[in-house]
Amino acid sequence: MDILIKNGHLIGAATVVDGAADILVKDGVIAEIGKGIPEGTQKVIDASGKIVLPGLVDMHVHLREPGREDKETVATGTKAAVKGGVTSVLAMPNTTPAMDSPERLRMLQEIVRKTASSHVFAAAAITKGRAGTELTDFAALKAEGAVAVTDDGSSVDDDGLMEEAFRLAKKCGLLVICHCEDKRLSQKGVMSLGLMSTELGLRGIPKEAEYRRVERDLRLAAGAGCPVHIAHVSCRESVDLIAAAKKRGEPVTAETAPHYLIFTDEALETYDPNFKMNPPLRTKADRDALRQAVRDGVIDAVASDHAPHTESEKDIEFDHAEFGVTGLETECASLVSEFIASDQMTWMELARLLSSAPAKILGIDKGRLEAGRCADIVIIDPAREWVVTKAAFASKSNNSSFLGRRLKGAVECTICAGKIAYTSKNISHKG
Ligand SMILES: NC(=O)N[C@@H](CC(=O)O)C(=O)O
Ligand SMILES: [Zn+2]
Ligand SMILES: [Zn+2]
Repeated sequence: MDILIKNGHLIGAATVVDGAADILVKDGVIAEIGKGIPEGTQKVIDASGKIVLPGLVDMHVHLREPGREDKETVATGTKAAVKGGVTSVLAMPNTTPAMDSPERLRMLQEIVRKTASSHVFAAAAITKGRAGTELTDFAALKAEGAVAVTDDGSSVDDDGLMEEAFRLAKKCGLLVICHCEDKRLSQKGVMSLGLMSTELGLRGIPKEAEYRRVERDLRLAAGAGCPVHIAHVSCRESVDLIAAAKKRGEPVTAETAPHYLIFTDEALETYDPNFKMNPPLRTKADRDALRQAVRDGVIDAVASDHAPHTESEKDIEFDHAEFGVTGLETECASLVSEFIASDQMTWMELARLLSSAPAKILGIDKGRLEAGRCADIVIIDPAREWVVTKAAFASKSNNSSFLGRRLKGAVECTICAGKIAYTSKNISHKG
């Protein structure tokens, strides 16, 4: 079915168009971008007053399948994605079993082919079983379609093994994504170490657990000349290390998540496990440093680190709750509410952080509205407000930091590979 999106305010289009313009989608591809494209037999979507962006690319998503289908599946996770305007996700390999062999990647791709509503790119594990002792076969994983390697959920402790991983990744042309955590320092901590953890009587995780590992991984990556991407940056010291590495011209990129840009450890006052994640929420000074790093380009991308957990793992005493929060359905709206609505961010910047930058980091052909490209498009009402409720989630899990919050900026329609993957009731379709 062909689709004509009429009169939207286009952001991130290859051809510069002033004011409202149209996009014609044909056979899954963007056929034409311009003004006054005549209506024919296509389905027509009225996007007047709406923002039209390239489909969002979320480079840090836990889909949980195979193994933990009680938390999320490829089907539900990608439904959540398109509901949040995300048309491409990078699936993290900490599934059960871990994505550590070509056979397992093939199995995932088969599930994706049968059940996914969005594009799914795969990250494979650095070590077998993510156990940190034996490297996986990078060349074979790359040949099977993996776009990155990471042991996300943990860090490879062995310096020598990690050095070898960077050397091999460089040789194979694979991006290494680093979850930076020294478990000897984070130990049994449940929130950031500081005034708040003392006040609340909770075990703290020192920032050193993160930034010392950032320092090591940057050093080893530079030694191998291998591109490295630092996942979920949460503190100022990590920002400073990444800034310095970039200044030296090293191939370094970094992401943070909306929760680190919006909340601080003060959110833990109520002992709400929906603010418990790894790395933990830090202080206002860290949050402000992250905001500045996003503005300066030291942090390249924003990703959700969508980490679904069941109610029985999350809706329990803080100490025992799992680490992680969902984010696919709120990431765009949370940034719109927090930054665009207050003129601290432009739509162009949002499109870069949530779409073109992650696409570029992953080396995938996404993140731009251009004739001839796969039609991945999201239509957003910048003014519509909505309240985050459990009932409305497409995700199987409800562990969102934004529950009960009113957000501004609503995804009205998501087109993935030329098909309408999600639409709200608030946008008019004809034909
Ligand atoms: N971020 C989290 O708190 N949890 C993630 C793991 C991870 O991203 O390190 C998970 O898989 O649940
Ligand atoms: Zn992680
Ligand atoms: Zn993660």
